[in-house]
This record gives sequence, structure tokens and C-alpha cells, in this order.
Amino acid sequence: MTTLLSVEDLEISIGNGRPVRGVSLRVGPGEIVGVVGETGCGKTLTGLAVLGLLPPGAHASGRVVLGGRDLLGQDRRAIRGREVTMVFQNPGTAFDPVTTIGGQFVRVLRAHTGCTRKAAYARAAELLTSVELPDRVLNAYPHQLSGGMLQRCMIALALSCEPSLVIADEATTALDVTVARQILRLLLQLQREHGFGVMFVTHNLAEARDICDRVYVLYAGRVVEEGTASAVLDGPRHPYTRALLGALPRLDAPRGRLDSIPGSVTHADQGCSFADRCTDVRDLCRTELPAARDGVACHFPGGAA
Ligand SMILES: Nc1ncnc2c1ncn2[C@@H]1O[C@H](COP(=O)(O)OP(=O)(O)OP(=O)(O)O)[C@@H](O)[C@H]1O
Repeated sequence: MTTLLSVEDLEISIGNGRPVRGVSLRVGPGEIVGVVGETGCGKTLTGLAVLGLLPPGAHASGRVVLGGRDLLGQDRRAIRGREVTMVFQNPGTAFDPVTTIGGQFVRVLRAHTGCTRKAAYARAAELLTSVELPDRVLNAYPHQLSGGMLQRCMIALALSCEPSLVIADEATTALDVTVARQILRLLLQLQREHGFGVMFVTHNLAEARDICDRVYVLYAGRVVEEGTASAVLDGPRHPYTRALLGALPRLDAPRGRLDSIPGSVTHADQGCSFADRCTDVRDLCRTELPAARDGVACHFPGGAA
């Protein structure tokens, strides 16, 4: 299979912390790949490393290869918004509050394509149609639109320069459930029409199961399980993936019962970082970092002896 994005052994350190500890993942052209895990496991930083937007003071090593070129350490202004774009979690803060949506589209389109103002407006209207929004949205200010409408605008803006890769980081988290489903359906429909690859960063396993071809489960800065979405999410082998799936809210669960994984994410200097929270933990887990075998980084996958 050809590769669009390949992240190889990515390490990110910020001050004394090492929030990303050797992440490797791949996105094929036109593939939707989930990067899932709890808050703080390094999903967003991995996405930001691809875009070259890590916070000040962060240091990254490894390789980030997009379309055959290693981008790490390179200035990515020329490819950001063109070859790769990001759809963020909070559409409300992504737009300039004192400029109309149309004005913001025109600014981006002209910067990227050098087209005339008139052509940029026409293209902006076309883009809004593609995300099922009426032209009048061009004249609106961000505060006049709902969260779902703003997220549609952000998706349209992200697609304005026909990127080959879209990084969607918790793109539906700030939206209510029905609007979130509409946005997911839209993303999927646009992906099919345009064929871009998607790195779909989420803590929502149900969403990942619905739209991803493959998933990587991250824990404490490492990939602990990877595979096709159905293999990983319907037959999880890593105790962390099983615990995450067990923590999904269920409508048929007894009232008042909401499972969660006890404890919080910590980085172990030795052994498996999940050991302290794992129900299958053995002595070996505390001393030796499990290597990935058949897509699972666990000494005792599936709880086998
Ligand atoms: N700007 C920063 N300065 C210092 N540490 C940071 C910074 N950004 C992230 N980190 C550290 O990296 C860890 C991973 O952050 P990251 O945002 O990638 O997590 P995440 O899995 O995307 O979680 P979330 O869903 O909450 O964004 C954080 O828990 C924090 O310890």
C-alpha cells in the first residue's frame, strides 16, 4: 500500500517531560486513520508535529514524511493549508471575531492562490455550498453562527486548497450529539468526493469505529495497539483498549453506573506505563517495556497467561 503520511519513531520533549515517546503511524492516500486515547496521551502533539506547530520549547525527533519528504525540522509554512490542514476542536475560537466569514475565506484563498477578490468570493460561496451552508453565511460574523455552522465553515476553509491530508483534532467534541453526527457524515462524504487522507484524532471510540479504516491507540505517548478499526475496536487485545471500550457510556447500563478507568495517565520510566492501572498486570510488566508484536505492545495481550 502507498503511504501519504508516515510518522516514524516520533519523540517530543517539552522541558523535563517527554509526552510523546516513539510514536510511529501511517496514513495512506484516501484513508481515514484514527488516533485514539484519553486526554494527555499525546494525540494532539502528534498532529501538531506533522503541521510544524508544536508549542514553543518543544523538541521533536524522529521522522515525519509527507508525500515522500521528511518534514521534521523543515519550515512548513509552504505546505500548511495546502498539502496538509487541520480542523480544530473549537470552531468558536478559530475564526477572527471582527471579520466576516467571507472576509476570512477571501484572505486565506488569496494568500494561497493569489486569485482576485472576486474569484475568491465566488470560490468561498462554492466551498460553503459543499458543506451545505447558504451563501449568506459569507456576510455573517462568527458570533452569529452556531457551533455546527462554524465547524462546517472550518471544514470548508480546510478544504479550500485541496489538501492531500486533513488532521481532524476532536473536530466534534464541542458539538452536541446530533450536530456531531452531521459533521462526521459531512467529513466522510467530502473525503469520498475529494479523496484526501484523514488523521482523525479523538477520544471518542464510537466515532472512530464509525468512520475510521484503521486506528492507533495511544497511551502515555506510545502506540499500544493498532489495526483495522473493526479488529481493534471489536476485538481489543491490549488491556488499555479493553478498558477504554469498557468505559464507553451505554444506554442499557444500569442507572447511575458509569465505568471509568481508575487512576490517571502517568509515564513509567521502567516497564509498561499502563501497569499501575492494568487489571492483568504481572511482575514482568513493571520491569520491561513491552515491544509491539502483531500490532499490540503488551506482554500478555488478550490477558493470556
Ligand atoms: N504547551 C505545552 N507545554 C507543556 N506540556 C505540554 C504542552 N502541550 C502538551 N503538553 C504535555 O503533553 C501531554 C500530551 O498533550 P496532548 O495535547 O498531545 O494530549 P492529548 O492526548 O491530545 O489530550 P487532549 O485530548 O487533552 O488534547 C500533556 O498531558 C502535557 O503533559
